[in-house]
Amino acid sequence: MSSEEKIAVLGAGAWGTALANVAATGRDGVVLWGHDPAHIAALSRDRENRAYLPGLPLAAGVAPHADLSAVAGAGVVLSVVPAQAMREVARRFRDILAPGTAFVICSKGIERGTRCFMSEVAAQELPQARIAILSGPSFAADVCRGLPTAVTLAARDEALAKRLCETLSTRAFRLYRSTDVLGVEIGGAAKNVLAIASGMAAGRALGASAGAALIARGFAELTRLGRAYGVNQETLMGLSGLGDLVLTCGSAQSRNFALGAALGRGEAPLEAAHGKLAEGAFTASALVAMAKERGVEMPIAEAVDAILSGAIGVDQAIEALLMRPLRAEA
Ligand SMILES: NC(=O)C1=CN([C@@H]2O[C@H](COP(=O)(O)OP(=O)(O)OC[C@H]3O[C@@H](n4cnc5c(N)ncnc54)[C@H](OP(=O)(O)O)[C@@H]3O)[C@@H](O)[C@H]2O)C=CC1
Ligand SMILES: O=C(CO)COP(=O)(O)O
Repeated sequence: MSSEEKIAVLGAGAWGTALANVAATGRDGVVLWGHDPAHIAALSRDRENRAYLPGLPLAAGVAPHADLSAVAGAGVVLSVVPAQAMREVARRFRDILAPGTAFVICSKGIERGTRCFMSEVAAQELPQARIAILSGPSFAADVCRGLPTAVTLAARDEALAKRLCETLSTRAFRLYRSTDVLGVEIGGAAKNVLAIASGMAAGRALGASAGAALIARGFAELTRLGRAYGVNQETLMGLSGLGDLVLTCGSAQSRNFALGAALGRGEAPLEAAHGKLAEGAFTASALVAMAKERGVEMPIAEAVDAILSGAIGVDQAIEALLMRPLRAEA
């Protein structure tokens, strides 16, 4: 993969725009595809994503497009649409992507209904693609501002992961490679659900000690789930697991945390997201069902799911968590 290789980004929201800017570091012709022609026209005119990243300029090398055909010929495609839209979008590009195209999933979530991980959705819809996943602590606005961070890029084929890391890394956006695709996906999907719980604790003013305890017990849940799926412990301890959990559970900049905080303050589940994408709200029920199927205890994730579905209130959930039988820490 050379710097001349064409890169396309699917999804013109906050993260898609930030990643297109990263890809356009020292490179021209990065296609930023979005499904809404009016939004793409505004992006081209303003050279700024005013809807999702106001005040941050689009890099000169980014070319916004609403036509599927603009993505043809790309050797690397970053998929950055909401997790629940991944299948539909991948299907739309089935006849556009060439065999061997690297399809890098940058969404964090599990498909409801099918309970598929994003890599499974992509493999089903794009059998010709080589699947990779990019995940880790990275707020779109931080990355767009050029603030430094490090994330994980995983592909089963290590040579592919290495080449993608070399292609997409910049000075401020450091990619570490892995072959543990599922381990990376589990971290990204679960941390969003757990961040809603952390937000709730903040919204209920439970204090910094409760916040730290929730991160540690949330990480224990994430680790148990990962173990049940046979993923590497190092992956869960790394950027896409613990790293992203700490970021998302500790910052009101996170939309998942903000949703939880609104719930904690007493807002109703259907209104608390305030129109923003909080992936954990869509993933919670699938995550809890998958854990139950495998006999994995995830009481914090279960509490989030029960609150979001309206089955219990925040105070009831806190009471239930505090009254759980005492047990060994592991
Ligand atoms: N924002 C961040 O800091 C980070 C986000 N992520 C992950 O990236 C993914 C995308 O998040 P983010 O960019 O922040 O979300 P945003 O809400 O900012 O943007 C989502 C974009 O996807 C578009 N979209 C929605 N449905 C479809 C569809 N069916 N087909 C095509 N496009 C669609 C939206 O268009 P419209 O405006 O028309 O709805 C919008 O442009 C999520 O899984 C998130 O967890 C990962 C790391 C960091
Ligand atoms: O995944 C993210 C940071 O790594 C973004 O988190 P939110 O989707 O909660 O804003």
